[in-house]
Amino acid sequence: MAAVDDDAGLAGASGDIPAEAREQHARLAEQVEEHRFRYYVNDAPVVSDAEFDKLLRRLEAIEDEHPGLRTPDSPTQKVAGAYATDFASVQHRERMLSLDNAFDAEELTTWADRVAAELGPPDNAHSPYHFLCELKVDGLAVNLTYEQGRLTRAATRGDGRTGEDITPNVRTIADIPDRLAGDRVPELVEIRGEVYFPGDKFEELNERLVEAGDKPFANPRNAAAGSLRQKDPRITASRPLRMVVHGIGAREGFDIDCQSHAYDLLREWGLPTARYNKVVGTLAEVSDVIAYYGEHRHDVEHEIDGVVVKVDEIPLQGRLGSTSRAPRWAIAWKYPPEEVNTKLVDIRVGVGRTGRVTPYAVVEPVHVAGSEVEFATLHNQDVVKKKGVLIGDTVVLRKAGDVIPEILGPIADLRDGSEREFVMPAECPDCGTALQPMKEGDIDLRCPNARYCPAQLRERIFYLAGRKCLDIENFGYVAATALTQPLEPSEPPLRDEGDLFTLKIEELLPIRSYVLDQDTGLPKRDADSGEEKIVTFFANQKGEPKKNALAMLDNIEAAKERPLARIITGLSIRHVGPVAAEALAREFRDLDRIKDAAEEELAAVDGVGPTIAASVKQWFAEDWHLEIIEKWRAAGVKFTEEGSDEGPRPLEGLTVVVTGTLAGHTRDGAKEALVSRGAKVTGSVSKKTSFVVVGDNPGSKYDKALQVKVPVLDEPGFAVLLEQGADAARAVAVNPPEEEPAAEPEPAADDASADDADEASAEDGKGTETAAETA
Ligand SMILES: NC(=O)c1ccc[n+]([C@@H]2O[C@H](COP(=O)([O-])OP(=O)(O)OC[C@H]3O[C@@H](n4cnc5c(N)ncnc54)[C@H](O)[C@@H]3O)[C@@H](O)[C@H]2O)c1
Ligand SMILES: [Zn+2]
Repeated sequence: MAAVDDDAGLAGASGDIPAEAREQHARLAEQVEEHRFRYYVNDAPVVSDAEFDKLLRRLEAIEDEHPGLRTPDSPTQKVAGAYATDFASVQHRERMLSLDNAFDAEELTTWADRVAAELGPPDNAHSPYHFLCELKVDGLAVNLTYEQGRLTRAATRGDGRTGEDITPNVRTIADIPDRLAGDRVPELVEIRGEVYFPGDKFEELNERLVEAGDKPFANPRNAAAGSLRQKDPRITASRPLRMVVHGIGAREGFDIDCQSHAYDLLREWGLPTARYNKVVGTLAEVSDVIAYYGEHRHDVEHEIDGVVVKVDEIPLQGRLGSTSRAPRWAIAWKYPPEEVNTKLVDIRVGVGRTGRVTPYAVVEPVHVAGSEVEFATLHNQDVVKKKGVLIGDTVVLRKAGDVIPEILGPIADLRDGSEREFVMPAECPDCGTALQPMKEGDIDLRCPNARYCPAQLRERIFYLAGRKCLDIENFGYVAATALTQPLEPSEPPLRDEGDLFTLKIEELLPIRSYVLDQDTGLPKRDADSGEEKIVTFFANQKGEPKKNALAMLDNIEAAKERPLARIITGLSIRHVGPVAAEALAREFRDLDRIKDAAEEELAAVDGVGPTIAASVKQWFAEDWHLEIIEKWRAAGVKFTEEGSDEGPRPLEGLTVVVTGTLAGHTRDGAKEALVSRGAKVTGSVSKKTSFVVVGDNPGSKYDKALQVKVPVLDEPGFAVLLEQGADAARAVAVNPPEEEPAAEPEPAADDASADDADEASAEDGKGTETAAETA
């Protein structure tokens, strides 16, 4: 954050700086300039922002040690750079500055202390002040000049004094008015704001570019800059650019006391102001806002990379002043980066439990958003093509929140010709069967050998034993592998799921098997010898049963009593996830009745529908599936919902949404508790929702609940609902704290139905859900 004041002396005794430091400084400065050129002029950076920031900070560190190197033309002292480009240059009436950054609480406090040293504490009696918190929109800065209410000029930031004239391009942006509205328009005003590319339109743009043989953009920020800085404004017009204002430059003919009040005025004039700004009185409240949007970073319509904190009072902004590159009255809190650059080492395919074959990316391991990532999803071969990535590319990898890591795009400028295209294999990598689409026209390819393909069986068994289905303890991925594809004996104990409930300990003891990596399905290797690991998983060295093996068998025995919905889920019927299984179990209460039901009858069930109904019918049409059921029945598995016909249904007629983490329930457990009492559990909040149950770290559904005024229950309130019913719960429902930042996020995807609607994406993809778990 060290920056030289405009008015500070810059002479600097340079004589005693060691040549080594001088050279290192020069080298770094050159790199920084080159990256800036690629970023600001070509709109195609080759390093991630985090890497760039690191270089800049290294430069600052050298300058801290040798202040003589901190000359006015050092990259640390400038607002980006002035480059000759295809655009005419324009002078800004008032300088456009960059922002100093805070990467942790200490740096934020340092900034606030410096403000307080000048102005006193925020609540001082003489001239109290406030902090205006704004989202830091990740786009590019523009300066709009309005004279007598008409847009006369639009420019990029450039070096802060001189920018590029992009007036015709900016005129194509629908958010930006050509004329200010109302009859109180000023003689002159420079409006500063951020032009951004909406995240949800980014993929589509890159697809179009790749199809046309053009280079895709590495991320939405570069897409915004590249789309705006087009010589032909018609191209800009074809891009869905948006803008949000975040400041004022020169002005004549009106006065304002606070920046937050200025926005009210700008809104009246028809300018797109932010919906998320918040004025607070203390640094602690600033931290709350930062924490809130750290959690809700993806609930807003644009990418954000931080929160900008500003002293709200304009006269005090003036008193604090600016350095050569940034105002002292503002600071940008930066969230940890979610994008990194890494090498795409390979693209492999995995076979999921429903036979879907999905390509996934193997990347050079990188640390991002709190974890190490080695794999990223690529969905299907079309996605690989549309993203335009080649094996060997340096790629931008993104991991946002809990979302599965994905590849945004290649850095085409770094190609050296050694990269190669991915070719989708024609045969199943695990059983050699020719791959085919499920039905004509499907993009996804499947291995049709559902019964015997070892990969499919292994994945199905693993899923069946897992948390969403039979929930069998001591039965994880290694056990699933050992039981379905042992090295010895040659015949596996499980040829399909039919034998699960009749497994005997004698069958388990001789098993030797590989330990497979869950992400890749490939054998793990011993770290020292490099050899493939082989284990006898169920027997000790004397050939006696291990405790785990016996416990596993006991747990399998206990699983015969699982609720019907869990058993249905475990059958791996396409499109039937836990929610659809729950609906079927609730309606029919007996597996045989589901088997015998007509397709229309199935489709009529709330939460089922025609796709699922057809899929259920198809599943029961396979003889070997019926054999599984008969074997399970013979082993004593219960296929009926016990006593539920007569059971009281005190919550009948209620619709409940559960969001966030509850201490006393798993998400599935909470749903079961509600459903067994007759309530309907859905994934999205509307006016018709009876209650929203909110645990820790709730998502946007919480905000939605507040917005549409649905009663919100915390965990104790949830207990009241379960134990005493709806009226008692309504009495204890909590109302929103008024001071919650006024977010109005878009409604999130309906996660309850996502389970079922797209079984392929989450439950089936190799290297997708597993990458998310390990990452
Ligand atoms: N990857 C690369 O090669 C490369 C090269 C150069 C710069 N960069 C990246 O660009 C950024 C540095 O650029 P910078 O100098 O523009 O600084 P900055 O992005 O850190 O902060 C200043 C900018 O924030 C923007 N902004 C967004 N929301 C705002 C708000 N509510 N109020 C005020 N301003 C707001 C403004 O446009 C302002 O110019 C860094 O993230 C850096 O990593 C990357
Ligand atoms: Zn196969």
